[in-house]
Amino acid sequence: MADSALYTYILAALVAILLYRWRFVNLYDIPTIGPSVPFLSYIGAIRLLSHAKDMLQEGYQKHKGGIFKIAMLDRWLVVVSGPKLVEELRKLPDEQVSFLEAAQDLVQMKYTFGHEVHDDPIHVEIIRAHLTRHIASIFPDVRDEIVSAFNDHIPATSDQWMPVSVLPVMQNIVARVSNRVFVGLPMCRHEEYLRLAITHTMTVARTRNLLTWFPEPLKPIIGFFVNESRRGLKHGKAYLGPTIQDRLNKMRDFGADWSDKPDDMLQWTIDLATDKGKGIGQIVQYVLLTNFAAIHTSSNSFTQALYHLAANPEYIKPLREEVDTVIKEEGWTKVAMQKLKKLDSFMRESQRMNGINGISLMRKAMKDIRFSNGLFIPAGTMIVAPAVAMHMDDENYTNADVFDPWRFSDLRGEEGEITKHQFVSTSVDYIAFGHGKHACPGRFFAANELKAMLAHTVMNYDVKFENEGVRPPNVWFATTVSPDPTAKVLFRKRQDCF
Ligand code: HEM
Repeated sequence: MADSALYTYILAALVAILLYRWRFVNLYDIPTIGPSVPFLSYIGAIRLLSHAKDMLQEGYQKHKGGIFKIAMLDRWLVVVSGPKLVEELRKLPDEQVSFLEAAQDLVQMKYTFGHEVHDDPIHVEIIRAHLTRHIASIFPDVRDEIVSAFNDHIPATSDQWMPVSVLPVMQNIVARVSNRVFVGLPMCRHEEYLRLAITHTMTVARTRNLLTWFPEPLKPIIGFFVNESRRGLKHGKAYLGPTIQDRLNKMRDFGADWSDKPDDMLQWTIDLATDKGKGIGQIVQYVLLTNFAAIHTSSNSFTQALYHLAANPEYIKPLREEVDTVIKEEGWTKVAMQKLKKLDSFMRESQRMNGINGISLMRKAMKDIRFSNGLFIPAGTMIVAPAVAMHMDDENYTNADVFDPWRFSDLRGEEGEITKHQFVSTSVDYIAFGHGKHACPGRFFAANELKAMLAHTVMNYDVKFENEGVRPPNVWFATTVSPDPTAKVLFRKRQDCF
């Protein structure tokens, strides 16, 4: 009897502490979409898995220009909306809000890619400082791999329509083209390496989902035992290790006299990593992490654009005419890609309507923060912006729910608006690539690659859906957005091609 009274007191004390923290310490003042009371908030978290789009939209409509919160299974997401607050979030320095720590929480980077990679993300520097600057010189390789990969994966003829499962095929093509640049030939065509590059994302997601259920102090132990991505590292080392070792040997033997030293992404990574005393395992992790950031983002983005094209084949002709004119003048070059204004607009408009995630600008508050509207956000909170709701707001885009392929190329004609509306440009209203200091560093490479792929598609194929004119709806899982993974597009080799 005494025991049960003791347990009742302990339970009552715990509930009181929880209610006190909920009311006075946590994010009580921030309005909630779904229940906010402890435990009941899990109802909202579970609803988020299948209704994130509606919940983010509801929050945006009720609190536009303000802040609201949504429960996830392991944390609250605090959503800031409207240009003023997005700009404030963008401007906050890394000491106050950290992209890296947000990524750690959302991807569990320390366990899925390793502490060294998390603590020293040199791949970002390599993408910014080397990859982006070399786009013109690597473009011939990108083009060569696009032609070869499309021929292998979409061998359509001109006399009949070939059904193609677009998303998996585009994952393969994007993986191959990107890896032509990341690790070069012959590895970019190695089937098992490509399978690893594509599936590693899923492996990371599985490890991350599992770790979510454990409290922070247990994560290193659980991470050690259940971390599937270690197997990815083992396989990655088996594929890339011998090439890396060979290059390390030559660096040691020839030093500055190594006359035919490769000038490619793998070598930039090796150079910077060895300068910092890192080994083969970490070099492989950087390559895997770059693939993780590049492949699913880019293949989703391309598939979305292709679905718009297949649902509206009347857009093929104007795109084809533009590509034809520009390529005759410039050949298949980076300069040509810059001149493809309609095609650029098509990609940007597709990504406006179908980004890779319903939220963007993910940041973790490292210190207590007070926004200009007076709202207080305690250290440790995850802050995001509602990308899809903002992109679909009529105040930001006229007839925002209508796919208008030339929306941005028309705007580019206006005085002083030349660069603002390009595929790669970010703003407080366009956050598909994030915005500010941590905006996607790979977007310049991605834009060139994806535009070259779309240009190749319109120059070589006719496309349509079997169910003509009907675009399959996007699939949401929690806040992630994907094109229908099962949809097929019919491809036919262009009859007036040669
Ligand atoms: C259409 C394709 C892509 C989309 C939609 C996309 C989107 C994004 C977004 C939304 C972010 C977070 C930005 C923020 O929160 O402010 C990001 C970050 C990042 N992306 Fe991309 N991305 C794409 C392609 C790529 C490619 C091809 C690469 C590599 C070559 C890449 C590498 C990265 C990296 C390394 C980061 C982290 C940046 C940092 O730590 O500061 N992305 N991307």
